[in-house]
Amino acid sequence: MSKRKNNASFKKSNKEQKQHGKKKNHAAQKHQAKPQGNQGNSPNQGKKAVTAELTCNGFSNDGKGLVDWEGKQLKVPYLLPGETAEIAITKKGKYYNTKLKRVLKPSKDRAKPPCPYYYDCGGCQLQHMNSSAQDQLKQNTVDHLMKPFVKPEPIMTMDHPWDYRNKNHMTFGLTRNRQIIGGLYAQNTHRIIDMDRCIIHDPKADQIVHTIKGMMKSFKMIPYNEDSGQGFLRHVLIKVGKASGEIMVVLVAASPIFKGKNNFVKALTKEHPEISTILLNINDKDTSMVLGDQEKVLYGKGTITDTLCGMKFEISPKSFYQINPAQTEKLYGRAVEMAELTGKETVIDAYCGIGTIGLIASQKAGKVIGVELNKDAVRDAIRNSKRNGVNNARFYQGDAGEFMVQMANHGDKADVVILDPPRNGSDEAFLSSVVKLKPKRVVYVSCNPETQARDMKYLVKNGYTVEEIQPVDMFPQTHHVESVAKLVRK
Ligand SMILES: C[S@@+](CC[C@H](N)C(=O)[O-])C[C@H]1O[C@@H](n2cnc3c(N)ncnc32)[C@H](O)[C@@H]1O
Repeated sequence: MSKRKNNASFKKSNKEQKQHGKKKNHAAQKHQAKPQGNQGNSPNQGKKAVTAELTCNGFSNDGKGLVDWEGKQLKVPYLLPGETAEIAITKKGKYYNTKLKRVLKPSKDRAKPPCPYYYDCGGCQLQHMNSSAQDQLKQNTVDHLMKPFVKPEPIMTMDHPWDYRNKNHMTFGLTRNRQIIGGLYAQNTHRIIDMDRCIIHDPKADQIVHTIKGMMKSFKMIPYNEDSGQGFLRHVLIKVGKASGEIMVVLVAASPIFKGKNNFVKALTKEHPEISTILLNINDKDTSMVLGDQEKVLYGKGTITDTLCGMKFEISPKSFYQINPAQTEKLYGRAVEMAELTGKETVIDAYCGIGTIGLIASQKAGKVIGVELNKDAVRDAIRNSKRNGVNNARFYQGDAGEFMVQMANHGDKADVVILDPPRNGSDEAFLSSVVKLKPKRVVYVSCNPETQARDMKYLVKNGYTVEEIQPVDMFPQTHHVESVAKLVRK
Protein backbone atom coordinates (compact mmCIF):
# COMPACT_ATOMS: atom_id res chain seq x y z
CA MET A 1 0.00 0.00 0.00
CA SER A 2 1.39 3.41 -0.88
CA LYS A 3 1.97 6.10 1.73
CA ARG A 4 -0.53 8.32 -0.06
CA LYS A 5 -3.24 5.73 0.22
CA ASN A 6 -2.33 5.16 3.87
CA ASN A 7 -2.72 8.84 4.66
CA ALA A 8 -6.15 8.92 3.13
CA SER A 9 -7.29 5.90 5.09
CA PHE A 10 -5.82 7.32 8.31
CA LYS A 11 -7.97 10.43 8.08
CA LYS A 12 -10.99 8.21 7.75
CA SER A 13 -9.79 6.00 10.61
CA ASN A 14 -9.42 8.93 12.97
CA LYS A 15 -12.87 10.15 12.19
CA GLU A 16 -14.26 6.67 12.60
CA GLN A 17 -12.42 6.24 15.91
CA LYS A 18 -13.99 9.42 17.20
CA GLN A 19 -17.45 8.30 16.15
CA HIS A 20 -16.94 4.78 17.33
CA GLY A 21 -18.55 4.92 20.82
CA LYS A 22 -21.63 6.65 19.48
CA LYS A 23 -21.99 4.36 16.51
CA LYS A 24 -21.50 1.20 18.59
CA ASN A 25 -24.24 2.14 21.10
CA HIS A 26 -26.59 2.88 18.29
CA ALA A 27 -25.97 -0.52 16.72
CA ALA A 28 -26.27 -2.25 20.12
CA GLN A 29 -29.68 -0.64 20.73
CA LYS A 30 -30.86 -1.65 17.32
CA HIS A 31 -29.38 -5.04 16.62
CA GLN A 32 -31.81 -7.30 18.48
CA ALA A 33 -34.80 -6.09 16.54
CA LYS A 34 -32.94 -4.71 13.54
CA PRO A 35 -29.64 -6.48 12.83
CA GLN A 36 -27.21 -4.20 11.04
CA GLY A 37 -25.13 -5.42 8.16
CA ASN A 38 -22.19 -3.38 7.03
CA GLN A 39 -20.40 -5.54 4.53
CA GLY A 40 -21.70 -6.39 1.11
CA ASN A 41 -20.71 -7.72 -2.24
CA SER A 42 -18.68 -4.64 -3.07
CA PRO A 43 -17.55 -1.38 -1.53
CA ASN A 44 -20.48 1.02 -1.12
CA GLN A 45 -19.86 3.48 -3.88
CA GLY A 46 -22.14 6.22 -2.57
CA LYS A 47 -25.16 5.73 -4.86
CA LYS A 48 -28.58 6.07 -3.23
CA ALA A 49 -29.76 2.76 -1.75
CA VAL A 50 -32.99 1.05 -2.76
CA THR A 51 -34.80 -0.71 0.09
CA ALA A 52 -36.43 -4.02 -0.79
CA GLU A 53 -38.42 -6.49 1.31
CA LEU A 54 -36.93 -9.88 0.50
CA THR A 55 -36.94 -13.45 1.84
CA CYS A 56 -33.69 -15.31 2.31
CA ASN A 57 -33.56 -18.59 0.41
CA GLY A 58 -30.13 -19.97 1.28
CA PHE A 59 -26.66 -19.51 2.66
CA SER A 60 -23.35 -18.69 1.04
CA ASN A 61 -20.29 -20.68 2.22
CA ASP A 62 -19.10 -17.58 4.07
CA GLY A 63 -22.24 -17.46 6.24
CA LYS A 64 -24.21 -14.75 4.46
CA GLY A 65 -27.89 -15.03 3.57
CA LEU A 66 -28.85 -15.33 -0.11
CA VAL A 67 -31.71 -13.40 -1.69
CA ASP A 68 -32.98 -13.07 -5.25
CA TRP A 69 -33.38 -9.53 -6.49
CA GLU A 70 -34.07 -8.39 -10.04
CA GLY A 71 -32.82 -11.68 -11.44
CA LYS A 72 -29.62 -11.59 -9.38
CA GLN A 73 -28.57 -13.60 -6.36
CA LEU A 74 -27.21 -11.27 -3.67
CA LYS A 75 -25.41 -12.04 -0.41
CA VAL A 76 -26.67 -10.27 2.73
CA PRO A 77 -24.53 -10.33 5.90
CA TYR A 78 -26.33 -11.40 9.11
CA LEU A 79 -29.44 -12.66 7.30
CA LEU A 80 -30.66 -16.22 7.92
CA PRO A 81 -32.53 -18.60 5.59
CA GLY A 82 -36.32 -18.25 5.87
CA GLU A 83 -36.11 -14.70 7.22
CA THR A 84 -37.95 -11.84 5.55
CA ALA A 85 -36.19 -8.51 5.94
CA GLU A 86 -35.80 -4.98 4.65
CA ILE A 87 -32.53 -4.84 2.77
CA ALA A 88 -30.81 -1.73 1.47
CA ILE A 89 -29.21 -2.38 -1.92
CA THR A 90 -26.75 -0.06 -3.60
CA LYS A 91 -25.67 -0.70 -7.17
CA LYS A 92 -22.77 0.71 -9.07
CA GLY A 93 -21.81 -0.79 -12.37
CA LYS A 94 -22.01 -4.54 -11.96
CA TYR A 95 -21.43 -4.49 -8.18
CA TYR A 96 -24.00 -4.57 -5.39
CA ASN A 97 -23.69 -3.62 -1.76
CA THR A 98 -26.32 -4.96 0.63
CA LYS A 99 -27.16 -3.98 4.17
CA LEU A 100 -29.64 -5.66 6.49
CA LYS A 101 -31.88 -2.87 7.78
CA ARG A 102 -34.63 -4.69 9.66
CA VAL A 103 -35.68 -8.30 10.13
CA LEU A 104 -39.43 -8.52 9.68
CA LYS A 105 -39.78 -12.27 10.24
CA PRO A 106 -36.87 -13.71 12.29
CA SER A 107 -35.71 -17.30 12.03
CA LYS A 108 -35.89 -19.63 15.05
CA ASP A 109 -32.11 -20.02 14.58
CA ARG A 110 -31.44 -16.33 15.28
CA ALA A 111 -29.42 -15.66 18.45
CA LYS A 112 -28.35 -12.48 20.22
CA PRO A 113 -24.59 -12.16 19.63
CA PRO A 114 -22.91 -12.23 23.05
CA CYS A 115 -20.00 -10.09 21.82
CA PRO A 116 -20.67 -6.32 21.93
CA TYR A 117 -18.26 -5.74 19.01
CA TYR A 118 -19.73 -8.44 16.75
CA TYR A 119 -21.28 -6.22 14.06
CA ASP A 120 -18.21 -3.98 13.94
CA CYS A 121 -15.37 -6.51 14.12
CA GLY A 122 -15.98 -9.15 11.47
CA GLY A 123 -13.57 -11.68 13.04
CA CYS A 124 -16.62 -13.88 13.75
CA GLN A 125 -19.41 -14.17 11.19
CA LEU A 126 -21.91 -16.53 12.85
CA GLN A 127 -22.66 -15.23 16.34
CA HIS A 128 -26.16 -14.22 15.19
CA MET A 129 -26.95 -17.95 14.81
CA ASN A 130 -27.43 -20.52 17.58
CA SER A 131 -24.86 -23.35 17.87
CA SER A 132 -26.93 -26.03 16.17
CA ALA A 133 -27.61 -23.76 13.19
CA GLN A 134 -23.86 -23.02 12.92
CA ASP A 135 -23.13 -26.78 12.94
CA GLN A 136 -25.78 -27.36 10.29
CA LEU A 137 -24.40 -24.59 8.08
CA LYS A 138 -20.89 -26.07 8.20
CA GLN A 139 -22.23 -29.58 7.63
CA ASN A 140 -24.19 -28.35 4.60
CA THR A 141 -21.12 -26.51 3.24
CA VAL A 142 -18.97 -29.64 3.41
CA ASP A 143 -21.79 -31.93 2.18
CA HIS A 144 -22.35 -29.67 -0.81
CA LEU A 145 -18.68 -29.37 -1.78
CA MET A 146 -18.05 -33.10 -1.30
CA LYS A 147 -21.11 -34.24 -3.27
CA PRO A 148 -18.99 -35.65 -6.14
CA PHE A 149 -17.11 -37.96 -3.74
CA VAL A 150 -18.84 -39.51 -0.70
CA LYS A 151 -21.34 -38.41 1.97
CA PRO A 152 -19.36 -36.74 4.80
CA GLU A 153 -19.66 -37.93 8.41
CA PRO A 154 -21.52 -35.72 10.94
CA ILE A 155 -19.38 -32.74 11.97
CA MET A 156 -17.35 -33.07 15.21
CA THR A 157 -18.57 -30.13 17.31
CA MET A 158 -17.14 -28.37 20.36
CA ASP A 159 -18.86 -28.53 23.77
CA HIS A 160 -17.80 -25.05 24.89
CA PRO A 161 -17.36 -23.09 21.64
CA TRP A 162 -15.78 -20.00 23.31
CA ASP A 163 -12.34 -19.04 24.74
CA TYR A 164 -10.75 -21.60 22.42
CA ARG A 165 -8.12 -19.62 20.49
CA ASN A 166 -4.62 -20.29 21.84
CA LYS A 167 -3.18 -17.48 19.76
CA ASN A 168 -4.25 -13.86 19.53
CA HIS A 169 -2.78 -10.64 18.32
CA MET A 170 -3.96 -7.17 19.19
CA THR A 171 -2.94 -3.88 17.59
CA PHE A 172 -2.39 -0.50 19.25
CA GLY A 173 -3.12 3.06 18.21
CA LEU A 174 -3.83 6.57 19.46
CA THR A 175 -7.13 8.41 19.36
CA ARG A 176 -7.22 12.09 18.29
CA ASN A 177 -6.78 13.15 21.88
CA ARG A 178 -3.80 10.79 22.17
CA GLN A 179 -5.41 8.11 24.32
CA ILE A 180 -3.87 4.68 23.80
CA ILE A 181 -6.30 2.13 22.40
CA GLY A 182 -5.77 -1.52 21.55
CA GLY A 183 -7.81 -4.33 20.08
CA LEU A 184 -8.82 -5.90 16.77
CA TYR A 185 -9.38 -4.18 13.44
CA ALA A 186 -12.92 -3.36 12.35
CA GLN A 187 -13.89 -5.46 9.35
CA ASN A 188 -12.25 -4.51 6.03
CA THR A 189 -10.39 -1.58 7.63
CA HIS A 190 -7.34 -0.79 9.73
CA ARG A 191 -9.50 1.05 12.27
CA ILE A 192 -8.79 -0.32 15.73
CA ILE A 193 -11.75 -1.30 17.90
CA ASP A 194 -10.65 -0.60 21.47
CA MET A 195 -11.51 -3.81 23.35
CA ASP A 196 -10.25 -5.79 26.31
CA ARG A 197 -11.93 -9.06 25.52
CA CYS A 198 -12.60 -11.18 22.46
CA ILE A 199 -14.79 -14.07 23.61
CA ILE A 200 -13.14 -16.66 21.38
CA HIS A 201 -9.62 -15.79 22.66
CA ASP A 202 -8.01 -17.45 25.64
CA PRO A 203 -9.11 -15.19 28.55
CA LYS A 204 -5.62 -15.11 30.12
CA ALA A 205 -4.12 -13.86 26.86
CA ASP A 206 -6.57 -10.96 26.74
CA GLN A 207 -5.80 -10.07 30.37
CA ILE A 208 -2.10 -9.80 29.49
CA VAL A 209 -2.85 -7.51 26.53
CA HIS A 210 -5.01 -5.37 28.83
CA THR A 211 -2.11 -5.09 31.32
CA ILE A 212 0.31 -4.11 28.53
CA LYS A 213 -2.12 -1.46 27.28
CA GLY A 214 -2.24 -0.02 30.82
CA MET A 215 1.58 -0.06 31.13
CA MET A 216 2.29 1.66 27.82
CA LYS A 217 1.72 5.20 29.09
CA SER A 218 4.05 4.97 32.10
CA PHE A 219 6.75 3.32 29.94
CA LYS A 220 6.30 6.00 27.27
CA MET A 221 5.63 3.31 24.68
CA ILE A 222 4.00 5.12 21.76
CA PRO A 223 1.80 2.98 19.51
CA TYR A 224 3.11 2.74 15.95
CA ASN A 225 1.24 4.79 13.36
CA GLU A 226 1.01 2.98 10.00
CA ASP A 227 0.58 6.22 8.10
CA SER A 228 3.36 8.37 9.54
CA GLY A 229 5.72 5.44 10.27
CA GLN A 230 6.23 6.99 13.76
CA GLY A 231 5.90 5.23 17.11
CA PHE A 232 7.14 1.98 18.63
CA LEU A 233 4.67 -0.78 19.51
CA ARG A 234 2.73 -2.27 16.58
CA HIS A 235 1.14 -5.43 17.97
CA VAL A 236 1.22 -7.88 20.83
CA LEU A 237 1.05 -11.55 19.88
CA ILE A 238 0.24 -14.08 22.59
CA LYS A 239 0.51 -17.87 22.30
CA VAL A 240 -0.87 -20.05 25.07
CA GLY A 241 -0.15 -23.72 25.70
CA LYS A 242 -3.67 -24.71 26.70
CA ALA A 243 -2.51 -28.00 28.27
CA SER A 244 0.84 -26.83 29.67
CA GLY A 245 -0.29 -23.37 30.83
CA GLU A 246 2.89 -21.88 29.28
CA ILE A 247 2.46 -18.42 27.74
CA MET A 248 4.54 -16.57 25.13
CA VAL A 249 4.29 -12.80 24.71
CA VAL A 250 5.71 -11.27 21.54
CA LEU A 251 6.02 -7.48 21.47
CA VAL A 252 6.08 -6.48 17.82
CA ALA A 253 7.87 -3.15 17.51
CA ALA A 254 8.96 -0.91 14.67
CA SER A 255 12.44 -0.44 16.14
CA PRO A 256 14.99 -2.56 18.02
CA ILE A 257 15.60 0.32 20.48
CA PHE A 258 13.42 -0.48 23.47
CA LYS A 259 14.17 1.96 26.27
CA GLY A 260 13.37 0.58 29.73
CA LYS A 261 12.93 -2.98 28.46
CA ASN A 262 14.28 -4.61 31.64
CA ASN A 263 11.88 -2.68 33.84
CA PHE A 264 9.03 -3.40 31.45
CA VAL A 265 9.73 -7.14 31.55
CA LYS A 266 10.04 -7.04 35.32
CA ALA A 267 6.73 -5.20 35.74
CA LEU A 268 4.86 -7.43 33.28
CA THR A 269 6.08 -10.71 34.75
CA LYS A 270 5.34 -9.43 38.26
CA GLU A 271 1.75 -8.77 37.22
CA HIS A 272 1.56 -12.06 35.25
CA PRO A 273 3.92 -14.67 36.73
CA GLU A 274 2.26 -17.21 34.42
CA ILE A 275 4.20 -15.74 31.44
CA SER A 276 6.93 -18.19 30.40
CA THR A 277 8.72 -16.15 27.77
CA ILE A 278 8.76 -12.64 26.25
CA LEU A 279 10.26 -11.74 22.86
CA LEU A 280 10.81 -8.53 20.95
CA ASN A 281 10.06 -8.90 17.25
CA ILE A 282 11.18 -6.10 14.93
CA ASN A 283 8.84 -5.26 12.08
CA ASP A 284 9.95 -2.01 10.44
CA LYS A 285 8.27 -2.69 7.08
CA ASP A 286 5.24 -1.03 5.53
CA THR A 287 3.30 -4.29 5.65
CA SER A 288 0.12 -5.87 6.98
CA MET A 289 2.14 -8.95 8.08
CA VAL A 290 2.28 -9.05 11.87
CA LEU A 291 5.78 -10.44 12.44
CA GLY A 292 9.05 -9.11 11.06
CA ASP A 293 12.24 -11.12 10.42
CA GLN A 294 14.32 -10.21 13.48
CA GLU A 295 13.55 -11.30 16.99
CA LYS A 296 15.24 -11.09 20.36
CA VAL A 297 14.40 -13.06 23.50
CA LEU A 298 13.85 -10.71 26.46
CA TYR A 299 12.75 -13.26 29.04
CA GLY A 300 12.62 -17.08 29.25
CA LYS A 301 13.69 -19.41 26.46
CA GLY A 302 11.89 -17.90 23.46
CA THR A 303 9.54 -20.84 22.86
CA ILE A 304 6.66 -22.50 24.70
CA THR A 305 5.74 -26.16 24.94
CA ASP A 306 2.30 -27.71 24.76
CA THR A 307 0.93 -31.25 24.96
CA LEU A 308 -1.22 -32.65 22.18
CA CYS A 309 -2.38 -36.28 21.81
CA GLY A 310 -0.01 -37.25 24.65
CA MET A 311 3.13 -35.79 23.01
CA LYS A 312 5.04 -32.61 23.84
CA PHE A 313 5.57 -29.92 21.23
CA GLU A 314 7.86 -26.92 21.33
CA ILE A 315 6.48 -23.90 19.46
CA SER A 316 8.41 -20.85 18.16
CA PRO A 317 6.79 -17.46 17.54
CA LYS A 318 6.69 -17.90 13.74
CA SER A 319 5.75 -21.59 13.60
CA PHE A 320 2.24 -22.71 12.80
CA TYR A 321 0.36 -24.49 15.59
CA GLN A 322 -3.36 -25.32 15.32
CA ILE A 323 -5.33 -22.62 17.17
CA ASN A 324 -7.94 -24.91 18.77
CA PRO A 325 -6.11 -27.79 20.49
CA ALA A 326 -9.24 -29.48 21.92
CA GLN A 327 -10.65 -29.93 18.41
CA THR A 328 -7.18 -30.63 16.95
CA GLU A 329 -6.94 -33.80 19.06
CA LYS A 330 -10.20 -35.00 17.46
CA LEU A 331 -8.97 -34.01 13.98
CA TYR A 332 -5.58 -35.71 14.33
CA GLY A 333 -7.26 -38.77 15.88
CA ARG A 334 -9.37 -39.20 12.75
CA ALA A 335 -6.41 -38.46 10.43
CA VAL A 336 -4.27 -41.18 12.03
CA GLU A 337 -7.23 -43.62 11.95
CA MET A 338 -7.69 -42.92 8.23
CA ALA A 339 -3.98 -43.62 7.60
CA GLU A 340 -4.58 -47.25 8.79
CA LEU A 341 -1.01 -47.72 9.96
CA THR A 342 0.32 -51.16 10.93
CA GLY A 343 3.85 -50.22 12.01
CA LYS A 344 5.56 -50.86 8.65
CA GLU A 345 4.52 -47.95 6.44
CA THR A 346 6.61 -45.09 5.11
CA VAL A 347 4.50 -41.99 5.78
CA ILE A 348 5.01 -38.54 4.26
CA ASP A 349 3.80 -35.65 6.44
CA ALA A 350 3.61 -32.81 3.94
CA TYR A 351 3.20 -29.19 5.10
CA CYS A 352 4.13 -30.61 8.51
CA GLY A 353 4.57 -27.42 10.59
CA ILE A 354 6.25 -28.34 13.89
CA GLY A 355 5.80 -32.05 13.10
CA THR A 356 2.61 -32.65 15.09
CA ILE A 357 0.72 -35.05 12.79
CA GLY A 358 3.86 -36.91 11.65
CA LEU A 359 5.19 -37.44 15.17
CA ILE A 360 1.81 -38.66 16.44
CA ALA A 361 1.62 -41.02 13.43
CA SER A 362 5.25 -42.16 13.92
CA GLN A 363 4.19 -44.31 16.89
CA LYS A 364 2.26 -46.55 14.48
CA ALA A 365 4.45 -46.22 11.34
CA GLY A 366 7.72 -47.67 10.05
CA LYS A 367 9.14 -44.30 9.08
CA VAL A 368 7.94 -40.68 8.78
CA ILE A 369 9.30 -38.04 6.38
CA GLY A 370 8.15 -34.49 7.07
CA VAL A 371 8.49 -31.47 4.78
CA GLU A 372 7.75 -27.85 5.61
CA LEU A 373 8.65 -24.45 4.15
CA ASN A 374 9.08 -22.45 7.39
CA LYS A 375 12.59 -23.01 8.76
CA ASP A 376 11.67 -22.20 12.36
CA ALA A 377 8.90 -24.79 12.22
CA VAL A 378 11.32 -27.40 10.83
CA ARG A 379 13.77 -26.66 13.65
CA ASP A 380 10.87 -27.13 16.11
CA ALA A 381 9.87 -30.40 14.41
CA ILE A 382 13.41 -31.80 14.76
CA ARG A 383 13.54 -30.74 18.42
CA ASN A 384 10.08 -32.21 18.98
CA SER A 385 11.18 -35.49 17.51
CA LYS A 386 14.09 -35.69 20.00
CA ARG A 387 11.99 -34.44 22.91
CA ASN A 388 9.51 -37.28 22.39
CA GLY A 389 12.18 -39.94 21.84
CA VAL A 390 11.06 -40.54 18.25
CA ASN A 391 13.80 -42.04 16.10
CA ASN A 392 11.89 -42.98 12.96
CA ALA A 393 11.07 -39.45 11.74
CA ARG A 394 13.09 -37.04 9.57
CA PHE A 395 12.13 -33.46 8.76
CA TYR A 396 13.21 -31.40 5.75
CA GLN A 397 12.88 -27.74 4.93
CA GLY A 398 11.53 -26.86 1.48
CA ASP A 399 8.56 -26.49 -0.78
CA ALA A 400 6.36 -29.57 -0.45
CA GLY A 401 5.68 -29.68 -4.21
CA GLU A 402 9.39 -29.56 -5.16
CA PHE A 403 10.23 -32.12 -2.48
CA MET A 404 7.63 -34.56 -3.81
CA VAL A 405 8.80 -34.05 -7.41
CA GLN A 406 12.32 -35.01 -6.29
CA MET A 407 11.04 -38.05 -4.44
CA ALA A 408 9.07 -39.15 -7.50
CA ASN A 409 12.08 -38.59 -9.82
CA HIS A 410 14.34 -40.63 -7.52
CA GLY A 411 11.82 -43.46 -7.55
CA ASP A 412 11.35 -43.23 -3.76
CA LYS A 413 8.49 -45.12 -2.13
CA ALA A 414 5.72 -43.97 0.19
CA ASP A 415 2.79 -45.99 1.53
CA VAL A 416 0.79 -43.14 2.99
CA VAL A 417 0.83 -39.42 2.23
CA ILE A 418 -0.71 -37.09 4.81
CA LEU A 419 -1.03 -33.50 3.62
CA ASP A 420 -2.23 -30.42 5.48
CA PRO A 421 -1.62 -27.44 3.20
CA PRO A 422 -2.55 -23.78 3.84
CA ARG A 423 -5.95 -22.38 2.82
CA ASN A 424 -5.09 -22.12 -0.88
CA GLY A 425 -4.54 -25.88 -1.01
CA SER A 426 -1.82 -27.87 -2.71
CA ASP A 427 -0.41 -27.52 -6.24
CA GLU A 428 -0.13 -29.62 -9.35
CA ALA A 429 3.58 -30.35 -8.79
CA PHE A 430 2.69 -31.91 -5.45
CA LEU A 431 -0.44 -33.75 -6.59
CA SER A 432 1.10 -35.13 -9.79
CA SER A 433 4.04 -36.46 -7.74
CA VAL A 434 1.64 -38.15 -5.34
CA VAL A 435 0.13 -39.89 -8.35
CA LYS A 436 3.65 -41.00 -9.47
CA LEU A 437 4.62 -42.20 -5.98
CA LYS A 438 1.41 -44.28 -5.82
CA PRO A 439 0.84 -44.34 -2.04
CA LYS A 440 -1.92 -46.76 -1.00
CA ARG A 441 -3.63 -44.05 1.03
CA VAL A 442 -3.72 -40.25 1.01
CA VAL A 443 -5.07 -38.44 4.07
CA TYR A 444 -5.93 -34.85 3.20
CA VAL A 445 -6.40 -32.43 6.14
CA SER A 446 -7.70 -29.00 5.16
CA CYS A 447 -9.00 -25.75 6.65
CA ASN A 448 -10.62 -24.93 3.32
CA PRO A 449 -12.95 -27.62 1.90
CA GLU A 450 -13.23 -25.68 -1.36
CA THR A 451 -9.56 -26.13 -2.29
CA GLN A 452 -9.61 -29.60 -0.74
CA ALA A 453 -12.45 -30.62 -3.10
CA ARG A 454 -10.54 -29.12 -6.07
CA ASP A 455 -7.37 -31.07 -5.21
CA MET A 456 -9.26 -34.30 -4.50
CA LYS A 457 -10.92 -34.02 -7.93
CA TYR A 458 -7.41 -34.20 -9.44
CA LEU A 459 -6.50 -37.25 -7.36
CA VAL A 460 -9.80 -38.97 -8.20
CA LYS A 461 -9.17 -38.38 -11.93
CA ASN A 462 -5.77 -39.98 -11.46
CA GLY A 463 -6.56 -43.24 -9.75
CA TYR A 464 -7.85 -42.51 -6.23
CA THR A 465 -11.26 -42.97 -4.58
CA VAL A 466 -12.50 -40.86 -1.67
CA GLU A 467 -13.64 -43.26 1.05
CA GLU A 468 -14.33 -41.03 4.06
CA ILE A 469 -14.71 -37.34 4.86
CA GLN A 470 -14.84 -35.98 8.40
CA PRO A 471 -15.71 -32.31 9.03
CA VAL A 472 -14.46 -30.85 12.34
CA ASP A 473 -15.54 -27.51 13.84
CA MET A 474 -12.15 -26.00 14.66
CA PHE A 475 -13.34 -22.39 14.45
CA PRO A 476 -16.73 -21.95 16.20
CA GLN A 477 -18.50 -18.58 15.66
CA THR A 478 -16.72 -18.16 12.32
CA HIS A 479 -17.70 -19.54 8.92
CA HIS A 480 -14.49 -21.57 8.66
CA VAL A 481 -14.60 -25.36 8.80
CA GLU A 482 -11.87 -28.02 8.84
CA SER A 483 -12.20 -31.35 7.09
CA VAL A 484 -10.11 -34.52 6.78
CA ALA A 485 -10.54 -37.00 3.94
CA LYS A 486 -9.27 -40.51 3.24
CA LEU A 487 -8.43 -41.43 -0.34
CA VAL A 488 -7.35 -44.89 -1.43
CA ARG A 489 -5.66 -46.08 -4.60
CA LYS A 490 -8.03 -48.00 -6.83
C1 LIG B 1 -2.27 -25.63 7.88
S1 LIG B 1 -0.59 -25.60 8.37
C2 LIG B 1 -0.40 -27.27 8.90
C3 LIG B 1 0.76 -27.54 9.80
C4 LIG B 1 0.73 -28.85 10.54
N1 LIG B 1 0.39 -29.95 9.69
C5 LIG B 1 -0.16 -28.78 11.75
O1 LIG B 1 -1.22 -29.43 11.78
O2 LIG B 1 0.18 -28.08 12.70
C6 LIG B 1 0.22 -25.49 6.83
C7 LIG B 1 1.72 -25.47 6.91
O3 LIG B 1 2.21 -25.47 5.57
C8 LIG B 1 3.39 -24.68 5.53
N2 LIG B 1 3.59 -24.34 4.10
C9 LIG B 1 3.04 -23.33 3.39
N3 LIG B 1 3.41 -23.41 2.10
C10 LIG B 1 4.22 -24.49 1.99
C11 LIG B 1 4.91 -25.09 0.90
N4 LIG B 1 4.84 -24.59 -0.34
N5 LIG B 1 5.64 -26.19 1.15
C12 LIG B 1 5.74 -26.70 2.39
N6 LIG B 1 5.11 -26.17 3.46
C13 LIG B 1 4.35 -25.08 3.27
C14 LIG B 1 3.09 -23.53 6.48
O4 LIG B 1 4.29 -22.93 6.92
C15 LIG B 1 2.33 -24.28 7.61
O5 LIG B 1 3.22 -24.71 8.60
